[in-house]
Amino acid sequence: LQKKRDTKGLPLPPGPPPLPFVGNVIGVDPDHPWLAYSRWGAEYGELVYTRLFSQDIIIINSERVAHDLLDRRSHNYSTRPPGLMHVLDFFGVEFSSIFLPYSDRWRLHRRIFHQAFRLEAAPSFRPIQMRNAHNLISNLLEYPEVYGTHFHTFSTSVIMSITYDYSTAALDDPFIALVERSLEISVRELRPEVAAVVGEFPILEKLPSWFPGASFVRGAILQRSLVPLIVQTPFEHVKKNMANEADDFQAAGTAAPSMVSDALNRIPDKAKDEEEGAMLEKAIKEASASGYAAASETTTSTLYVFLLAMVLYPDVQARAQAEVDSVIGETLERLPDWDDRASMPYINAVIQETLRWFPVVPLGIAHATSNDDVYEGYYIPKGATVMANTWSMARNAEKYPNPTRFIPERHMSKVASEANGRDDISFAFGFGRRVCVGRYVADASLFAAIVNILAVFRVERVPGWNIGPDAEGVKWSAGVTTHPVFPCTFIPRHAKEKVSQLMKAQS
Ligand code: HEM
Repeated sequence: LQKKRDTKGLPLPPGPPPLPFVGNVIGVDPDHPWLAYSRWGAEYGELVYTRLFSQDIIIINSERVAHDLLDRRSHNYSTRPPGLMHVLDFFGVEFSSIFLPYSDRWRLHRRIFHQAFRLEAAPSFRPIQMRNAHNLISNLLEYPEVYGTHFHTFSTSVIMSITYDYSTAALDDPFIALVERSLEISVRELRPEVAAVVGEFPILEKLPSWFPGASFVRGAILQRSLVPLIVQTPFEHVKKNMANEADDFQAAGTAAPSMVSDALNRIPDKAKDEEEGAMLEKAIKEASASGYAAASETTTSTLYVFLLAMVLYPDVQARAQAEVDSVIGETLERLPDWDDRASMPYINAVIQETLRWFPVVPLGIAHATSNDDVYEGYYIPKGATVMANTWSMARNAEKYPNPTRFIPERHMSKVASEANGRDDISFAFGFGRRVCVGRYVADASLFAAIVNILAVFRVERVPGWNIGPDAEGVKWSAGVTTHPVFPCTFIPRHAKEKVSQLMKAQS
């Protein structure tokens, strides 16, 4: 079953010897494949070829090669694996901007995002981000043991407000619960590895949902029932608001601008009643629904990594808190605000190091080649899945000595007071034409959450939880995004009433 093809007499990039039929599936932990890919990187080099069943997979293990191929040759490396499209269809999310093939449809989605999330537009969302960071603090003060749920609520509420001007409840919002359920399925199943397996064994899709091991089918059935709700409900909410009508979520006349209302307002009047208008409206609806998938899990997971670092590195936490206190007063004269960021170089370094230490999208989102290519003497086939192994880029010991250690100081000489353009850890947000469109918004959300957590809490390890500074032995969730799962204690540094009063005063 080995594929026969014309490699023009050139070798494929080096990699582990494929086993007939199963490719290299053996030896790869399916929940954390980046670990095996990184080991292969150490053995075979910056560019590794492997095969999963009949799918060609190219793994890029260095920033140098990622820039050469994904940035400089982006015309050939900007589509997504075709096999993944099939899985998306099965799950009813073929419209997702994140996975669309490189096409006019994708360009239109990207334009809609770019208008709202570009560097110059990002500051307009700051009040939303700060308000939600305050809700996060209130929730942590009240129920610290379920901190992960509060991280989710924070990330999802921010993106829902920005996208739809949709105000969720500060705690236990039923719509957020629906979104989380849907994202959980997407994160677990929408991976190139899953696509390769389903491509090889289409029968998997035909299994009855009661069949033992048919969780893939059950996930798809549930996802197909959730998606229409998640796509339609908030979009209709915006349209009602624009028509100045009340709905279940907002009174008439209280609408604020949002990505969706701005994009709908930009549809030219002459196109509104025509086919073009309908096409634009559909693209806006689909892009906006893709936004929370892209924004929620990633931001949440990064906050988990930040928390892990603070628990394992009390000295870093103390230095970060000393910096925050030096700006807002040791006795909490006020809560932090945006203007403080320029005076907080260490906090900025902590954010950079959080994104580096454990990249939460360790293999990026898979790119794919549109045509055959040749790179440094190696043949790269058309249709190959191309994964940027950001995990191994983050562990480049030449660029980051002692890479497994959380050392914010390593960014101090380069850190700008605000993220701008390409920087030290840009690999965490991907490459080329598919690079993350939400990175400036993400950066601001991380600042708002992190600076407020540091101002209000000291976080400590739970007694008996014996994990060392490399975080070796910590459990990580599985999927396209990953985060550590661990217990932790939140100790308020100031009286609850005082924090609440300050929040009210600053709202
Ligand atoms: C810490 C938070 C975040 C991280 C680490 C992150 C990371 C990434 C990565 C690695 C990619 C894949 C890039 C590639 O294909 O090379 C991506 C794509 C994307 N991100 Fe983010 N992201 C974050 C937050 C956000 C936010 C807040 C949004 C807001 C909407 C967003 C929207 C998107 C979209 C729409 C794409 C798909 C782009 C495309 O395929 O053209 N992300 N992100």
